[in-house]
Amino acid sequence: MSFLKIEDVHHVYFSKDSTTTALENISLAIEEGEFISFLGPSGCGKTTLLSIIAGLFKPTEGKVEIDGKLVDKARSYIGYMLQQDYLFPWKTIEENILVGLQIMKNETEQTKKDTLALLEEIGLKGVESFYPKQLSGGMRQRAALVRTLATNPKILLLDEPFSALDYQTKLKLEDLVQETLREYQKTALLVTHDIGEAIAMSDRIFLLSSKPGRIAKTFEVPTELRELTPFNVRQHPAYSHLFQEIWKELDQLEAKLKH
Ligand SMILES: Nc1ncnc2c1ncn2[C@@H]1O[C@H](COP(=O)(O)OP(=O)(O)OP(=O)(O)O)[C@@H](O)[C@H]1O
Repeated sequence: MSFLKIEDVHHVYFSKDSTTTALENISLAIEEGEFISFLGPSGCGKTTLLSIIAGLFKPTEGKVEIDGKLVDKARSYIGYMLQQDYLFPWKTIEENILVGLQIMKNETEQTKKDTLALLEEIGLKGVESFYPKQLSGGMRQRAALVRTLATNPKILLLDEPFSALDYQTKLKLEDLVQETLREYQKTALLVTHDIGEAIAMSDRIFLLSSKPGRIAKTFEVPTELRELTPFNVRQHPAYSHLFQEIWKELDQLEAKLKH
């Protein structure tokens, strides 16, 4: 049985004067510990799909199951990380990273110790009493990652978490996030517009077509790349080969939209 099962998901947005089919016939099976990326033209339904997997709303048709259980509302075992860090500006970093544990009424000596240890592991020791505005964008995203991992989610949904960062910070954070997720053997789904990032981080990549959003193609990232850090993946010849393959497919999907 697969860890995450998406079965015949179809989603339509209805408004007063328009109907938009955002997703059509989405069926996927993802194994525990896999790192998956979703790529596609703007508006192909990537965020809609992630929101449905997060249980933020129900699809018009179809269903999502995680670990054999139907996802019908937001659950604490689903971690969500977005482009913006959404740290509370009036709370210190320590207070921010403990918020999830408090909401779940699971703040014990041990969970607090583990969360602070994770903050140290991710290179943020010493900033516990700082406020978010005192940190750089990359540091804030690292703190947001600690907050997401603090509640020990079974699966992480990452909606363009690196896109607001400068290029160098983004590359460093990709390495750190992948190392951390591998260490804790988390299943992760990443939405990105960056082909390089998808190849560097993932085991598999799903390319979505637009209007309506469907799975157009699946790419397996070669095993030799999966053993490398995201930064080193980018130096490997197999990376350029896969980049070009995905680029061509994406280009064709975007060209179809113009006709
Ligand atoms: N709340 C909504 N009401 C109506 N239509 C919506 C709503 N949210 C999204 N849509 C439409 O559904 C389609 C998919 O949107 P979605 O945001 O999921 O795409 P996306 O691939 O994440 O886009 P982007 O890459 O630009 O962030 C688009 O055509 C969008 O206009």
